[in-house]
Amino acid sequence: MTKPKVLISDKMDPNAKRIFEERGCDVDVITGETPEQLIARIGEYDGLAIRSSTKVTKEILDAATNLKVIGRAGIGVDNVDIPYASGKGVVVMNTPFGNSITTAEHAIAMMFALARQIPEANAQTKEGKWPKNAFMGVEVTGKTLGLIGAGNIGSIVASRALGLKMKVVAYDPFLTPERAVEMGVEKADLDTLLAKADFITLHTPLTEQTRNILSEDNLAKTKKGVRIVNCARGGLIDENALKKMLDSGHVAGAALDVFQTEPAKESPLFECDNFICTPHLGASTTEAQVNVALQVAEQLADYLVNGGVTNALNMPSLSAEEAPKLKPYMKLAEQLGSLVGQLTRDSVPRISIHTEGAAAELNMKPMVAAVLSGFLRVQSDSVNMVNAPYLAKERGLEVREVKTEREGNYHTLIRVSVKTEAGERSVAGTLFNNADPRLIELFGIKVEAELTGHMMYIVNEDAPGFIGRIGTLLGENGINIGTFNLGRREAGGEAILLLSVDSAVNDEVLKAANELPGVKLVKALTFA
Ligand SMILES: NC(=O)c1ccc[n+]([C@@H]2O[C@H](COP(=O)([O-])OP(=O)(O)OC[C@H]3O[C@@H](n4cnc5c(N)ncnc54)[C@H](O)[C@@H]3O)[C@@H](O)[C@H]2O)c1
Ligand SMILES: O=C(O)CC[C@@H](O)C(=O)O
Repeated sequence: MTKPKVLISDKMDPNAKRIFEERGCDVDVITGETPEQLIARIGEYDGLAIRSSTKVTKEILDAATNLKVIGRAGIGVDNVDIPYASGKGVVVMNTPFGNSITTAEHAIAMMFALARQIPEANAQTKEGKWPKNAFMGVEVTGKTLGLIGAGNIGSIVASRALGLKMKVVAYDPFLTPERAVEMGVEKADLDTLLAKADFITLHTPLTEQTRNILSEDNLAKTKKGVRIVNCARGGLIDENALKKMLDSGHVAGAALDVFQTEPAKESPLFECDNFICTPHLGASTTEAQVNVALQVAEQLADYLVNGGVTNALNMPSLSAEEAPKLKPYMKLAEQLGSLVGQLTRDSVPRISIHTEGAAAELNMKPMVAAVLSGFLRVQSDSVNMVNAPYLAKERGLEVREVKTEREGNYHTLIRVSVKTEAGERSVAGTLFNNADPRLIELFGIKVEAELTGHMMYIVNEDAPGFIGRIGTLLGENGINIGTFNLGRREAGGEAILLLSVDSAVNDEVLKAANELPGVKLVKALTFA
């Protein structure tokens, strides 16, 4: 087996390269390239490991013809065009916890730097001014910290602030009252937070809802003398409005690690004395960089070598332990999806995936993605498990999931049903020996078949002599039959024949089969 090839395109702790190599990948570390250079090179790689400098744009993804996975050593993935990557079937992963403590500590450091004007005092002292009377700070003890965003980093900041004897008021629409109690913070709406906080710290991603969350209007609602810290994302604060508020003295100080445009080589904020900044250093500690480098390399290698999916933003997670157990189920799911896709001519507004028995105890998301991938691959070769759920959504296909933990006739079963103009049609399959996928029902008819390679699906009237006639036709055309699988509704009624053949069946043979007496429908099928 050829080794997966990975490119590390941003400065990353050397442990990442070591882990990739130990886990069986070939690695190149090539940093600081222009987009054009990366476009010229990216086609060779199966995996791409980045921090924030590499911008994974549409153009890069279009050139990345072998790329299967992108790993961000860090949290924010705003430098990756995730919808486009998903459309291309590329998994995008991040490392959500590796730099959280470090970033929370940076926010606390920025808060202290603001409270005691440390950078300016440092600069003037070094200039030989000994400016002892020029600075007067504030204590943080007893003050209120307004926390906007109470996720991983926000909750660490809250715990540190509580340790500093601050009160913490948190605004986060997804924060439950129970979690707020557990964190020891007061849950509030944004206006209440703005009115109460002596310090405000931001810890949300940049989304349409959070962009300019500290807008001119919201900054005007803050307490006079508030100090503001942003170690999350540029774009959360209106920088022009912040400059006005710093100039007027309404905002006593602001500390930004992140800017609307980065690298921020110039900014009107740089003119303000009560403004301090760092060049996106929130995650820059030795500990955090080792953590994220190890994590990203482990996750990417696990995906490329074993199919394990951890911390993916566009695909359900699948642990390295789950992956082997789910593998035969995903194969079965994909085959059933493909069978329905190949046999359904009408447009399908809804597809339902039903797991029963042992299958219902497993993580369903990967099986659903596999069904959709098989179903939609009939429409395009480039469909895979990553992009199938997105394509389904884009095409308005409603996807239903049902689980029945009780066993039926089989200890484990997956059923795929589609709603068509002719009504609901379904196929079902099981695993033999927990490993071998088998079709067991096709559109209401019991049939046992392995879905493999080239196959023929024939619907005919159940009458003597038919099997001989089809065998003769295929034999005369040099087509060798592998397996014969028969099913029928009732004796003398509608029957189906699923046969595997050693070579593709051409249109002429299909036409001749269609013309055999009693035949209602003939279709060639192909399975991976
Ligand atoms: N400066 C740096 O170097 C650095 C390092 C790491 C992370 N970050 C950034 O810090 C931010 C937070 O990271 P995290 O790991 O805590 O993320 P997280 O996903 O754990 O937490 C984000 C929180 O924001 C909340 N949120 C979402 N929309 C909101 C809204 N409209 N209003 C208020 N809250 C909202 C979410 O509910 C969640 O609790 C991210 O933007 C990340 O990219 C920056
Ligand atoms: O890689 C970095 O230095 C920044 C990381 C940070 O912005 C993140 O979102 O994890």
